[in-house]
Amino acid sequence: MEEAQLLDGRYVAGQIHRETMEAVQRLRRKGILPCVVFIRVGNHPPSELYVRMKQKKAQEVGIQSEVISFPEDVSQKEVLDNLNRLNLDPSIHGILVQLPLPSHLSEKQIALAINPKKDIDGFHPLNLGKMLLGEKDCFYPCTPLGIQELLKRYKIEIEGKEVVILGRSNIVGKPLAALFLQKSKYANATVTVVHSFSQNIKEHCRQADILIAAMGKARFVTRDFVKPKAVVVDVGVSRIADSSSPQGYRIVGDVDFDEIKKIASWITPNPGGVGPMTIAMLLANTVKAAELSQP
Ligand SMILES: NC(=O)C1=CN([C@@H]2O[C@H](COP(=O)(O)OP(=O)(O)OC[C@H]3O[C@@H](n4cnc5c(N)ncnc54)[C@H](OP(=O)(O)O)[C@@H]3O)[C@@H](O)[C@H]2O)C=CC1
Ligand SMILES: Nc1nc(=O)c2c([nH]1)NC[C@@H]1CN(c3ccc(C(=O)N[C@@H](CCC(=O)O)C(=O)O)cc3)C=[N+]21
Ligand SMILES: [Mg+2]
Repeated sequence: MEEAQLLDGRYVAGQIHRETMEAVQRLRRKGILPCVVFIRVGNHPPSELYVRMKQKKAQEVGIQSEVISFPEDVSQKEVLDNLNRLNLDPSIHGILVQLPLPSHLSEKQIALAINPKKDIDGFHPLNLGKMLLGEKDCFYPCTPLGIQELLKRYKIEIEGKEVVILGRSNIVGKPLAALFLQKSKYANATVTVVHSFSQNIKEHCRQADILIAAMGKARFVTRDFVKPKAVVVDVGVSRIADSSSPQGYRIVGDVDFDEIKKIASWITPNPGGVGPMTIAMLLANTVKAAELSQP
């Protein structure tokens, strides 16, 4: 039997970064220098890595960036005061507060405190509400947007398909369901969302033309969850200790890639699938914020 084709997120993200770079050059000719600020709290090695990756890509496409690192015990007030300052600074177009945050900080309050026009993550309730309504002058969360864009660039039809999403978080599962439900060409799907209270998860998954796993459970999706010729997207990131790797760990997705590639029609590698797309959409959103910032 033929093997699944790869939805190569690293490759498509590279294309998007080149488009973003051109948009940055157009803005620079108008005297606008796109600038993003990343805020990080505490010592959390994966977050430090992700912020470094975002910064490196920003630099490659010509977007200015700055990182503010707070100690683990920073107060809510200190973070909010800084957000207020950045909200008012016209030279800053995008603000991202890297998650997760220590438990004494309120993610909800912090998302609310970011100027919605600078909320490149699309986590502010105003942006989430606008997305639900299908409006365009706002920011959509980067991982859902990246998944939609990846499928679009491989000309994978979403319209009329059975899409099953594993996971209902506010940053991946829920906004992805809203996006694929939209009345538009790259959506119009029939969407099912399953979570830890769901029954018959396997049976739901087997119905999927497009199966998207965003649980953070290593290799949860095995062969018996997947309909032959389905499209399978693996969002999950689990770090598994691995002494043979230079970092001492390796990344394992929610999907048993080696098994599923034998039955799916398309599959994302992981790493190299959804992750790079998330970063590409983040920088695309930063350029959008800079464009919309003009009077
Ligand atoms: N590549 C990328 O760009 C990104 C990757 N990620 C990764 O994706 C994964 C998901 O992230 P995020 O959405 O923030 O995670 P959360 O932990 O916030 O959400 C996980 C979701 O999966 C559900 N779930 C967990 N275990 C099960 C189970 N055994 N059966 C059914 N449902 C289950 C949970 O259900 P319930 O709601 O009932 O608890 C929850 O809805 C993580 O591994 C994360 O690292 C996240 C963002 C971006
Ligand atoms: N405010 C905020 N916005 C986010 O968008 C956000 C966040 N907080 N917190 C954490 C999650 C996770 N996330 C990833 C982005 C890129 C990769 C990525 O590029 N991963 C590489 C592998 C990198 C590695 O080696 O670990 C890949 O998939 O190929 C992964 C995960 C964004 N998140
Ligand atoms: Mg989470």
